[in-house]
Amino acid sequence: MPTCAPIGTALLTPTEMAEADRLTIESGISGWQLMSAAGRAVAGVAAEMVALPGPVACLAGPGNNGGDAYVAAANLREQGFAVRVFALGDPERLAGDAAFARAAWNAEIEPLAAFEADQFSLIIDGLFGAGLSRALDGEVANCVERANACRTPILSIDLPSGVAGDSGVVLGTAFKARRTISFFRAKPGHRLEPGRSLCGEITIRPIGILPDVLQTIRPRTFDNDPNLWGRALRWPADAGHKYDRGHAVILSGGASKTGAARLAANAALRAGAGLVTVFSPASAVLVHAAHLTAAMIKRCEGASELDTHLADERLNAFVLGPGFGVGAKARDAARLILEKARALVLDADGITSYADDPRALFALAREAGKKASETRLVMTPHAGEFKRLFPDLASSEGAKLEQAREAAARAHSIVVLKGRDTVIAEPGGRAAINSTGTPWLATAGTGDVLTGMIVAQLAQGTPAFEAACAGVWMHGKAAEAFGPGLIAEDLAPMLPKVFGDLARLMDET
Ligand SMILES: NC(=O)C1=CN([C@@H]2O[C@H](COP(=O)(O)OP(=O)(O)OC[C@H]3O[C@@H](n4cnc5c(N)ncnc54)[C@H](O)[C@@H]3O)[C@@H](O)[C@H]2O)[C@H](O)CC1
Ligand SMILES: [K+]
Repeated sequence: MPTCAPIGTALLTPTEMAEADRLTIESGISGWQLMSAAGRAVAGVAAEMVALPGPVACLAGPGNNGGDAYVAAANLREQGFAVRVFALGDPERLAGDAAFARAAWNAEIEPLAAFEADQFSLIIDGLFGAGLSRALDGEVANCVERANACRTPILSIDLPSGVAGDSGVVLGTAFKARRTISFFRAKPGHRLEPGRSLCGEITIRPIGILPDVLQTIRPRTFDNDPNLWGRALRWPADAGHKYDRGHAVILSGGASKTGAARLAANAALRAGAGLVTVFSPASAVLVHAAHLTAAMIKRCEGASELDTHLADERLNAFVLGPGFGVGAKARDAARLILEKARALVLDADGITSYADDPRALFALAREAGKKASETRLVMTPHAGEFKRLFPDLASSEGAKLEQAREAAARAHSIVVLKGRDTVIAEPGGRAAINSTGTPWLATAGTGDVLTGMIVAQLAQGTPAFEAACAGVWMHGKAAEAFGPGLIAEDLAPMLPKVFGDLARLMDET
């Protein structure tokens, strides 16, 4: 097995994090050292959140998350804060490092029932972290709800208690933290909703865990950032030709539904495709001609004309779906494109067209992948479209990361499961979670723009997973760059700034 470090910023599940802990301890750094560093880091963030003398409440659970809270409590006391500790369960029953931590606190420990949230300037949540194993209920759920109801800021250790580290799902109920501090690497639950929103501002601190452990753990989930795909992205060569940058094709719907194709076409040009052609039914050619300038237009009435056009092998990446219409015409087009092993971004109507027979699409993607020796299909469903192709997976409540991963394997394709926390998954199991973007992206046509940004990377020869990740990232960055008041047309004009920022980022790394 190769032991090279993973490329990208890894996100570790609680199980992988426990393994990171174990491997570090095995290499000679004690668990107590790790917990001491973690607790001190918690106290450091707490001191940024509240002025002396507090008061600060430390809620300590029955495991090592509670251990971190005891260390933080002792450290804050040393700094002069008034600290009270409230424990869940019998503190005498703590074991291992957490028992050491309790001993270091060496002062009164009150029962959780005595905790009154509104009497404090800060609440430190050390009830459960990576070890959360069931839904919060009874006394604990009650405590969480009382804390959330008052205005006292909450600092969660590792995760807001109640948030599952591997999925971001809430088990029972969960703290709504102002800030969350975690250690070494973030977890999927910090990035996936609703966990992401419940964390507030997230701080990740090193506590002595050795990055080398990642070579053994071989994580499969990553932050969607340029560390993951930046080196795979193609930039125009100094003496390059436009054909070196690929020729993307956007298949347009009929005369009354042409806007979606143009949004995709303009985005594809800005995102770096050398040439972009809109394939249009005869009825819509003039509508496109009235609006498009750099993008070209070609009449394409149906399957036989598409087949003829596909003889030009320079047409290497396609978008099918936005405004296209649902039905046999879309299926014929997808089949012809994939049979020729061209890259295809399938969205909207293109996805829905396979609702009755998703397996037919998956088989086409498998064959195209075999023929090209790389994944050829990128699907960009939102939750509703995802459910049409993967009804069984969609019924597993909230487990978005695993849903996307299984769907990608089943469909032999890259699955971009959209949302605030878009997940991009590949058939081999690698997945990325995106964090760029703003709520203003929830507006008509932004999905069409995304297909254009992805197809541009495919046209330039970037492998499908990296192409999809880069497209999703820059789409969100473009929204951030524009700010409030965004409509779909505003995204592509932001790309020059996004590429400028990306180039600077790449130079720095
Ligand atoms: N490398 C690191 O990141 C380090 C992390 N540290 C901290 O350790 C915790 C994980 O500790 P662990 O003991 O494995 O789990 P927890 O403390 O989160 O909880 C386990 C404890 O809680 C009980 N429990 C679970 N769910 C419930 C529930 N719903 N209701 C009641 N009780 C529940 C379970 O039975 C156990 O008793 C990690 O998050 C970090 O904060 C270390 O400090 C070192 C380095
Ligand atoms: K916690």
